Amino acid sequence: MILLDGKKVSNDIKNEIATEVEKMVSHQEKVPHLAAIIVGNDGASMTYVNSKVKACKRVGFESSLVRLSGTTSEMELLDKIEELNNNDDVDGFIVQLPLPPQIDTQKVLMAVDPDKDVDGFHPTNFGKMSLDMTSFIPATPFGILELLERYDIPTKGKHTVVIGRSHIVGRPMSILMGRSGFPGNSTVTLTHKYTKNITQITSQADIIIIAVGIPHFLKAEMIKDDAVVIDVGITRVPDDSTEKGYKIVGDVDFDNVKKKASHITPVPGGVGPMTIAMLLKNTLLARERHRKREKL
Ligand SMILES: Nc1nc(=O)c2c([nH]1)NC[C@@H]1CN(c3ccc(C(=O)N[C@@H](CCC(=O)O)C(=O)O)cc3)C=[N+]21
Repeated sequence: MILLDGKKVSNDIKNEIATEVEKMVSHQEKVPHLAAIIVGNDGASMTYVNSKVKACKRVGFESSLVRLSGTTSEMELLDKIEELNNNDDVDGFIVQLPLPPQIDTQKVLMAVDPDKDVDGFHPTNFGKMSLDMTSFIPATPFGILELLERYDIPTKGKHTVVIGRSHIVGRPMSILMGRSGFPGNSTVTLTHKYTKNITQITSQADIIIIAVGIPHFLKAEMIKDDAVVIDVGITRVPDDSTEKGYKIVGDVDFDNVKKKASHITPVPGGVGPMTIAMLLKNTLLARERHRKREKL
């Protein structure tokens, strides 16, 4: 079994990005600037946003964090987005999800300028991705492609089963794995909570990508020998024996599945760190397009 070490690969990517930033600095060019808007103070969301800010520092990006209270109105948030859209110093920004219930997420994501949408959540980017046009690819799926590529995992003609159809992970992943090129050219099955007999499907998969948020959902009995298993789950469960009082568990019954899989991502240290690295990568791409005044 080969562990797909997202932590290591994300460090490699961050080093590559840092080298690019050093070149920009030596040419006296503006460095990439990533902004993040966070509404409310959900613990997990704060952790992610803070690690994004930290990652920016690490590679030499400029970053800014816009913190809005949990009672912020949709209009106030839309105003803030408009401000970032018009701020020429900001190359890319994200609106951290989930948003509080008084805010219509779809409306908010539609308000982000597609040329600054480094999350790749705007319908324009999603549509372009689906049509093989240049676009921002959502960071988590982008990170999974990068892991498959850097570990030389064959995808052509393979059967990829995606579990979970979220707009952020499962749905885009199913599209990306079926596109032409590498990693791609896969035969894709997208499954979800109404899928009948899921084991019958997963046991035929060469590659399984699971993003359902249910700890230990994928059991060893559900996969065939030598399957590649990508675990996108990140559920926090209380654990007093840890310093933070919780531990993070994936969607895969790791201890048993690892005995059967050819490759597997750990949680933590798998897909999560890749997500952050690819957000930085998207911001670097945004800066380059911005500098050349290229529109998507
Ligand atoms: N607009 C928006 N864009 C996102 O990309 C986005 C979002 N909203 N909302 C929440 C999810 C989740 N997400 C993660 C990022 C990093 C880790 C990560 O680094 N995880 C570490 C552990 C981190 C920990 O200790 O909690 C690991 O798996 O090793 C996890 C999850 C980005 N998301």
